Amino acid sequence: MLLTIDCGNTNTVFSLWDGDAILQTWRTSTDHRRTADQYFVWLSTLMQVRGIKADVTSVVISSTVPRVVFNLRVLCDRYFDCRPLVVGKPECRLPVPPRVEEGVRPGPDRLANAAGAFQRHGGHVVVVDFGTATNFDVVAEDGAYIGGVIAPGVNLSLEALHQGAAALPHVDISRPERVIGTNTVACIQSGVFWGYTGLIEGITQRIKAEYGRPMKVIGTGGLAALFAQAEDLFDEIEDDLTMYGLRVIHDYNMAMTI
Ligand SMILES: Nc1ncnc2c1ncn2[C@@H]1O[C@H](COP(=O)(O)OP(=O)(O)O)[C@@H](O)[C@H]1O
Ligand SMILES: CC(C)(COP(=O)(O)O)[C@@H](O)C(=O)NCCC(=O)O
Ligand SMILES: [K+]
Repeated sequence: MLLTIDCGNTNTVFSLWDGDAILQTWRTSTDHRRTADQYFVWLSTLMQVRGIKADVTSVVISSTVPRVVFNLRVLCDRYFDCRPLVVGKPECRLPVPPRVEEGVRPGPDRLANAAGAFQRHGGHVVVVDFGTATNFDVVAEDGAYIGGVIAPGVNLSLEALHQGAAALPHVDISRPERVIGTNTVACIQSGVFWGYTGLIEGITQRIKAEYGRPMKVIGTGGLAALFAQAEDLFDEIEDDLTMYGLRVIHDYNMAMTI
């Protein structure tokens, strides 16, 4: 069985595949101190709950946090008896290499998104990925990641307001009915929700103009669905896009070695 691991700056997500379909997805907070043994106890408990026998034979990892990769490698070696493919490392080949400035190392999550988006949509795509950061990943006609935009994430912005302004509470994001807030919480929710709505609209419009041809806009990450309530921001929402891209990269590497 294939295990795909998407480690972001906030959360680490594990998806277990059965053939072409994701069987289960589990999420834990990202913490570089978590050991291989801790991961395994957690994973095997969740597998047991679902009645899944843990026969993981290959693993592919995307990590935007370099420090966690060490313990994930130990997990693979000790408990799954395999060497993981780590996206961004030289031994992990990509179906199409990114076209960016010399020496730049795009986030592995963005490379996975590009691989997934190309397989599903065939290029000319913008992926809007809501994580710790809000990323826009531009995927060209041939499937190459060619750059994009990194904006502060929604939760990071909310947290920054709370930390930087003595009188502002921590607020959970939601879609406010009105733009003009009549209490502090409503004002903050409006600023962040409608602010990000404008950001997504504005940036995708500018990307399309600069790119110069029609593009598909795909939303992914937990908050994509929330923003889809605002306007017509996305052509599609695909929550599993990063995982799917990891699978594409895994299959490509397997095909190269036989
Ligand atoms: N459905 C959701 N509703 C509210 N907040 C969410 C949801 N999904 C994710 N978040 C929040 O968004 C932030 C980033 O999410 P995540 O996709 O896990 O980031 P990363 O991939 O960078 O680790 C986290 O603070 C998380 O709590
Ligand atoms: C922009 C990111 C921090 C987003 O990571 P995430 O929000 O998923 O944790 C990550 O893709 C990253 O570290 N990128 C490296 C720089 C680049 O992509 O150009
Ligand atoms: K992510």
